[in-house]
Amino acid sequence: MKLILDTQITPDQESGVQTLLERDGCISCTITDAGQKVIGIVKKGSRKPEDYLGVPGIVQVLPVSTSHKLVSREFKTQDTRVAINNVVVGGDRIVVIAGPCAVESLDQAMTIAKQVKRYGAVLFRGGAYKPRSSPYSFQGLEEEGLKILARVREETGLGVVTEMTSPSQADLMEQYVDVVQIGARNMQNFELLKCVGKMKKPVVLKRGLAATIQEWLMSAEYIAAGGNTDIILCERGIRTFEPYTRNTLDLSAIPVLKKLTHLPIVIDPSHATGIREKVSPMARAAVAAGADALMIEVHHDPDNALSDGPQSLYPEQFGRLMRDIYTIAPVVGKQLDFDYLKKSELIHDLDENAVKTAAFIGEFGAYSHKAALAYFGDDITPVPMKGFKEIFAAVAAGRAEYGVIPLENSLSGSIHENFDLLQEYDLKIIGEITIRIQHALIAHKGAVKDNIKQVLAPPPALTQCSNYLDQYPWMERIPVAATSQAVKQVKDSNDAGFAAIASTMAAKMFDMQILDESIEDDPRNYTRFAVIAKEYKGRKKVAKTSVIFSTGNKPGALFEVMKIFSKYDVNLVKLESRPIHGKPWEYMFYADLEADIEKNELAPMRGLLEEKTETFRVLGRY
Ligand SMILES: O=C(O)C(=O)C[C@]1(C(=O)O)C=C[C@@H](O)C=C1
Repeated sequence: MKLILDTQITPDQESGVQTLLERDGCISCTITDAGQKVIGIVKKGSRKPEDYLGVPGIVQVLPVSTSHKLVSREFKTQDTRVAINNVVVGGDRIVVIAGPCAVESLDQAMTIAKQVKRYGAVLFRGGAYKPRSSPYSFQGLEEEGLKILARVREETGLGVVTEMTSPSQADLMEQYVDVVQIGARNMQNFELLKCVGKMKKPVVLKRGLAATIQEWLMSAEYIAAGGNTDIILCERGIRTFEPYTRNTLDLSAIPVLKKLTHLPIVIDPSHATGIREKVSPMARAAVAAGADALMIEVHHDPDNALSDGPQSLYPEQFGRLMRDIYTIAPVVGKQLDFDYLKKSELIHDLDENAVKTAAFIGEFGAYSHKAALAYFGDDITPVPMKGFKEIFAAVAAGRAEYGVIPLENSLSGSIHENFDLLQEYDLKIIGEITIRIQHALIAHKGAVKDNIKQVLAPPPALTQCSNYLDQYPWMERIPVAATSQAVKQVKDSNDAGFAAIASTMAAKMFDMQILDESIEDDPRNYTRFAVIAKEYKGRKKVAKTSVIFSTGNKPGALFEVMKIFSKYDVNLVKLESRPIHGKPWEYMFYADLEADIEKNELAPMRGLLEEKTETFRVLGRY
């Protein structure tokens, strides 16, 4: 059973509820879910559920029917995000944990940590206490191994994950590591589960070799019941009759768990398959199936590894896998972020009082909101704005640290207004992010397509769905600023004759009905967003430079500029022309170059560009 508290509950009423529960002999846990305070009763007292309804401060009493309570989706509807230093497991960004099976020496751990970090891993794994099938196999460096892990964290900034095999190791774990892992063989070691339930470290709970999903969730419940809800479930393969792989990776556990629990899920394809060449295909499949994180074994010298060498990837193989995941993740609405740690460090380094906000267009639930979350994760607060100009003005005035603006879409083309605003404001592009756009037709509950008179959406979204809309000629297309704003307007109208085009996330946020999903004309519908700020902060590897320039209206002027890029072998990935305000038929050109224009060897190119153009400005290096 769960009790939903009034959003206006007073502190006195709340402590009255707690005293009542204690008096009734209940065991309970309070959380915030979807903006509401909820008390989960895990052990019922003498009172019947309906008797709580008259208690001041309690607005609703709902049953939790599953045997797992605190970790169930019925108890908490929103996904849990487990924060490990600056890394969040369970958000829009895919988290990759990588490292050797066992810590063998400082040199080995440090070498691998630096390599996996370079390829985009954000947490380091390595065993110090190794539960092995044979008592004669390497058992781990124990406390020495934990000290090495702490050194790795100090030098690389990667949070460290290691297995805990006995409650007696709790103090050492608290001292040296960031995440404790409960291994498959210990999934039902209840004393160990109770112990980590009281610890102040996130826990990776591996599924037992022959455990059902229900048994696994009950083990998670043990940890949560102790007070620690920072749990990440790890599928690492189950024992079946199939000998071709070490275990059978149960990827169907992902959608099953997503329904049953709010906890994030990490997939360990290394232990599941036990064979190097099978690891990457299963890792790719795990991301496609909706995993929040991956745990991959990597070793720089697997032939001489002290444990699990045959399933460890070579660092270069790991690098290739990361590139594949980078491409797959947006298809399922997630993001692998190669700059994850740098961005988080930068934001956390900012002065405590600095604004840490990212302005975006529309209401919450807009694609721009999603892009802001995908780029910054939970490090920043997204702030909705009415229009693009307001975003630029807020960033220029320092009211928002960053702005996230769409620049172009693979189906509908460029968002010209933003190119013009880049020209107008003296701001910098500091990053970019591309997300997949999947539209839905959204209306009031009970609405039917035959009666929809008007469809509200921003012009790019209307273009992206034009074939779909052509099927319903009676629906008038009404342009608005953003998709989520369209949903809000439809909602506020209380009229079943209006519909909006927006994401399913927006439909859920506004509690509206989805009439049709995936209505974009082509599933390869991606929008590229730029992240703008007043200035660059921190140092980053620069892959792209955006520039704007004007050439004057004379024959061959643009050709002269293009020749310069060609001479220096610089690839142009975008060229857009925009009219110059107040100068009819004269144009500014916006270009994206696959190069860092500030590199020493490109200094002559920049000199030539400045000479051959009338105006030249670097908009951003990122
Ligand atoms: O309307 C939103 O949700 C936005 O974030 C804006 C916007 C855009 O203007 O391009 C962003 C992505 C989609 O292409 C459709 C709409």
